[in-house]
Amino acid sequence: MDASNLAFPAGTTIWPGLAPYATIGRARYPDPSQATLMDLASSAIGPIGMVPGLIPLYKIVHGLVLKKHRYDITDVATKTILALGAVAGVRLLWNYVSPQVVDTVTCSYTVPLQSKLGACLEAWIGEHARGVVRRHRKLISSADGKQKDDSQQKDRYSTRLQSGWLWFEGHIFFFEYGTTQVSQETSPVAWGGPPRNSQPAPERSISVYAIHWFSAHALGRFISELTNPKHDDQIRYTEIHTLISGRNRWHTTKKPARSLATIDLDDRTKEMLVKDVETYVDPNRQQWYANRGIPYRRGYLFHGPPGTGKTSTSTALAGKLNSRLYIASLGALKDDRALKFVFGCLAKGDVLLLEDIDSAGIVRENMRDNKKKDSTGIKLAELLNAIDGAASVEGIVLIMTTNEPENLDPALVRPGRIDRQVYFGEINRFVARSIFLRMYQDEKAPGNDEEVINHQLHSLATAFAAKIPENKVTPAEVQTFLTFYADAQEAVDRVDQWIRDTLAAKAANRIISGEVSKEAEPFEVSVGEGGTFEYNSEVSDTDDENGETDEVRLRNYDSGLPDDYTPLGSEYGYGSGPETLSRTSSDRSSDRLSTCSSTSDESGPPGLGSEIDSVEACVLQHDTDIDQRMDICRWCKFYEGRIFHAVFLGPPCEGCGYRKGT
Ligand SMILES: Nc1ncnc2c1ncn2[C@@H]1O[C@H](COP(=O)(O)OP(=O)(O)OP(=O)(O)O)[C@@H](O)[C@H]1O
Repeated sequence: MDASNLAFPAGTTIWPGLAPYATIGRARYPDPSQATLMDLASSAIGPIGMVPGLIPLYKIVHGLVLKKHRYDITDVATKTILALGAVAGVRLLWNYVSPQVVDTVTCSYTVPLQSKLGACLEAWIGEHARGVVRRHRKLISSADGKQKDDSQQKDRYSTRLQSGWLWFEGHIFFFEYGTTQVSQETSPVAWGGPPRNSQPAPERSISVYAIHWFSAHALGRFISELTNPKHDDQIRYTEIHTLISGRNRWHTTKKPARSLATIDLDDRTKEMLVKDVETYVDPNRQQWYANRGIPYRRGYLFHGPPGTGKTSTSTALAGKLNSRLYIASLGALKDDRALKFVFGCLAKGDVLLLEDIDSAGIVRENMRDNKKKDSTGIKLAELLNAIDGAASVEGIVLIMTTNEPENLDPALVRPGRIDRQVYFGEINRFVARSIFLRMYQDEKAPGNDEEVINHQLHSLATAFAAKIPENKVTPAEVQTFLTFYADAQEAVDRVDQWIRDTLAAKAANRIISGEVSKEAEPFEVSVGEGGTFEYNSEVSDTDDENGETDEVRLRNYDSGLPDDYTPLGSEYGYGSGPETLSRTSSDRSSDRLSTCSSTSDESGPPGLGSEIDSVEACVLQHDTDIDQRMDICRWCKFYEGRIFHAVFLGPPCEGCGYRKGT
């Protein structure tokens, strides 16, 4: 090529990129330093430049680069486009032939996660497999029932172990979680077809692959090994996704599946619940629903006071079904988009637990007066739409919990949305006995005959249950009480007192555990004559000479205090003389605790002897303090939602070492 063939003025640098064009004709190559952008753009068209020239805006880019850098990008662009085209072609070809190649080279098993084998496989993977945790794009169903990858929509991701490797007898297998579309025959036209909003959800499955020639037998052995009865009691896990408040994100954990045996619920209710949900997830059931034109979904309302097992039962049910559990508190949802996010993450077989549906402000009034819409931003109509609207997912188990069912709008709990309502309430003696056994039956004293221990434990459980009044305390309360005592006998000894305190607290409508309520101020406990504690609804403060202590006088107290209430300290022989309750001013302003003290006689509590010269009763005001002290200190008493902690001045309390001022 001769540069003089070009119509460029002398001195113009001919860039290497222009060289191929120089032989084609000078007329198409204006001087880059003088030409307009349009001139340069049009120069891009030519036999070689034809390919990139077809790309919109290419001419402009070409002209810009030519003008600025005097470099013709046509050659590079053409080669790049040809390379990309080649890659796309190979990929297309691979997509076409890969199923055949994979089929030829590998063998595989695909197991539905809902099956028993699926559970065993998941347990194995949980224990032994290595793999990659990655963001997983959810597959959703389109209106025509076909699965599609909704890559446009954000928030359709979840994170979990997607695929990985596992070794078995020296063979490597590849596993991959996936979803397979369940073929669903539509119901006859006479039924009007499936319901308008019927959308079969993809079914979760897991596939295990092995190299055909080397590992096919090993894979077969692996699968039969999984079904070996010896793995029946293998630990199973429940994948729990909890919605992070105010965000479209899940916090995911995998916990050993909670057994339904650990749920204390009356047997009939438990049986009914398990049978109902098992019937629903039966593989043939979906077709049954479809044939009858009924949307394939099941909803449960668990209602009752806090701490009665609504959440625990949901977790155990998810474990029983080997399902993923999604937990979202409606109060944590910002708006309709968050609601869509939650429902959009679900696949067939998943359990969705919507907690505290009453707390989200979805109550009747809001339906009547939209202006009253709660700040949580979720409207009843939006929730109903998510549950069974056009975009709802079928095949999930929906559980809603509430403490106040009477506040819910009837539309939310109508049959079809809520199919079963289960009341979780305070316990009866039978349940109390079973909680007691559950808490202590694993404890084995070494060297003792197991049968004898069992017998003793059952007697203790019966004795314990006999002291629990029917339908007055919740399972959580009893369970928490029992956690304070490692020794079953001690729990039985102390339960009377605890029951009295708890009932009195309930009667006074005080918070049972946790912070002292505002109305509880000022401090009301006192040591009266004869060492008995008395309670005063009216308190008058009298500063003493130093202005340091307040006297709390005893007045008519009437708050349901049981007659046989045993005061703190009296059981240790304290407070025999006339005593005056006093509270130091500094304690009063302290946010940590309030104290009152009295001088005692010389007889100390067991183990502390006569070194004790006074006892203090303290009200602890922080949850953390309460928890710590309840765990470690045996000189605590629980009354009306407060912990009274006896402090023995002299040697510190053996249990927690507490002394006033520390
Ligand atoms: N029926 C029960 N069987 C077994 N454990 C229970 C039962 N009820 C409560 N518990 C225990 O009490 C604690 C709280 O229970 P859970 O969270 O299930 O109560 P809840 O009814 O969901 O309470 P809330 O309404 O406040 O959400 C858990 O540790 C749980 O193990």
